[in-house]
Amino acid sequence: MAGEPLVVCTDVARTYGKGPAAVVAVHGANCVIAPGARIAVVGPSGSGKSTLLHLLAGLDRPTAGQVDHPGLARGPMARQIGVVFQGPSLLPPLTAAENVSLPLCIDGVAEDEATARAWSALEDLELASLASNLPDELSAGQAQRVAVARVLARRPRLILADEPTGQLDRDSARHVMAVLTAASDALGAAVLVTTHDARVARALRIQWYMADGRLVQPERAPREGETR
Ligand SMILES: Nc1ncnc2c1ncn2[C@@H]1O[C@H](COP(=O)(O)OP(=O)(O)OP(=O)(O)O)[C@@H](O)[C@H]1O
Repeated sequence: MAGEPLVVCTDVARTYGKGPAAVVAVHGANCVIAPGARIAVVGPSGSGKSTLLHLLAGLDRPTAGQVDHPGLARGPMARQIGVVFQGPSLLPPLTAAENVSLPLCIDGVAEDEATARAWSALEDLELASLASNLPDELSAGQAQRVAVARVLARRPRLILADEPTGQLDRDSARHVMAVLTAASDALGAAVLVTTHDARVARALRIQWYMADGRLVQPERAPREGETR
């Protein structure tokens, strides 16, 4: 298990609807996510990035082909795969800190430790001063960064982030990407980020492209000293 790919996609397709109204959002995708890999999936709106990310996360089932997670331990995938969703995902009645600590408590982490990990993740994202705010007291960009903190606090082995910089200005986007790559270093986690912004994609070593549901992975020779 250790060292095995976290995700293997084989001829994966996802079609929404049936008959003449059917939309093929992902066509025959083949890809592998190795432990510790850092991948950007770049493509325009509607190209199938979110659909692919949900399939990789096991949140959606392909209509053809197969998605396997050979490198994950048996047990709940949610503890090993952290997903940053594209839209609003914070629980409205809970503060930012409570939104980050709740999944840890559900995982069985003691309340004191869950609170400490939540604060630490919020500090990493420069959100400590907003920890007591409710989601409707946050800007869209701040809420998006709380959602990133919530995933990082859980220390997953695979982080799948759907346009995590979509609501952010350039400096905040750069900061979030730096935090994600630092977390990947610290946790040894693989990171896959979808984005329509080529500048955001350049923060990650591997770039895959989506166009009209087709996943393209350009070949590139590794630079000296690169292992993944
Ligand atoms: N639940 C759904 N039912 C029907 N069609 C859908 C559904 N979700 C997505 N689609 C369609 O599938 C295609 C791919 O959508 P998807 O959201 O995966 O693209 P995306 O690249 O993530 O777009 P964006 O960058 O705008 O989020 C689009 O044509 C979209 O309209």
